[in-house]
Amino acid sequence: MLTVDQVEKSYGGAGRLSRRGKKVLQNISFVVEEDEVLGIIGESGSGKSTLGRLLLGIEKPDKGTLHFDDRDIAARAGRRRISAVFQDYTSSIHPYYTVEKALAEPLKLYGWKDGDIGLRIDFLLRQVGLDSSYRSKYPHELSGGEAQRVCIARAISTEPKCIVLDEAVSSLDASVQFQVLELLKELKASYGISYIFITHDIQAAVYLCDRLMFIRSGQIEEIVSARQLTEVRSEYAAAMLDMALRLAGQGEASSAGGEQRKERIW
Ligand SMILES: Nc1ncnc2c1ncn2[C@@H]1O[C@H](COP(=O)(O)OP(=O)(O)OP(=O)(O)O)[C@@H](O)[C@H]1O
Repeated sequence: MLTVDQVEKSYGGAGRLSRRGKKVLQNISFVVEEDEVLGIIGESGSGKSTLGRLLLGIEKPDKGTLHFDDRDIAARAGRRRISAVFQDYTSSIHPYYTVEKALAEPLKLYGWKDGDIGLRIDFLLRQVGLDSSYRSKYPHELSGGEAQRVCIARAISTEPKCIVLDEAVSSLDASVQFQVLELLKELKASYGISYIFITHDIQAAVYLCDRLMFIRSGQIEEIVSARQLTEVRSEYAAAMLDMALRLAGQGEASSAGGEQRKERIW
């Protein structure tokens, strides 16, 4: 279980042009249960990725605490079972690494023996719908969807209990997005992983998430069940949902994939 309690984060610096003391997150408290998917939704600049970095232990909060299974995420032990998939799949994989090397790296770090790594890589590739011929490919030889599948394979390689997905499907075209969302659902069903799904895309969030957390200017506006969106109370969340509905309506005319997703979501 993930517990975030009264977290604050500011960025500041000494330079004349720096954003001195800019408070990016404040009063952030929430809990994510085992096996739950929480969507984090908000406008650009609202603090979503900053919160993602704090959840991954890449940065530390100025105030407050983040715990995973009662261990402080600021300590290495606390973040051992949390992994990440980012938007920019092209730069997430080292350009000179083959898929095999990219997948072997975390396994070695987590103590897998050389003799077992090959089989594990084949298994992981199968889990994300790729065959072992992908082992020898370099990132530039992969489509966006394939590259993101490799990133997901890497994220699950160390058997995390939680994955932070930061705009992980946003750069993919609609049909590939849908396939990756399906894959994430399947993996969650198989492994019981919880996800923190950071996104602008409310449709994708509703499709994948159990609850949605709307953040605005670094503060939580509202947390709502994805099955009870008609019950949102804050104007901000209602406006974002309304906008997503309109966009879905526009997409309906031009995209069969969008239609399929819209029907299933709303
Ligand atoms: N390292 C940093 N130094 C200074 N300011 C930062 C830093 N990282 C983020 N910020 C600022 O914090 C605010 C929140 O940024 P963040 O990237 O968390 O937002 P976001 O909601 O993820 O936005 P987007 O959806 O556009 O990615 C922004 O105003 C951003 O400029």
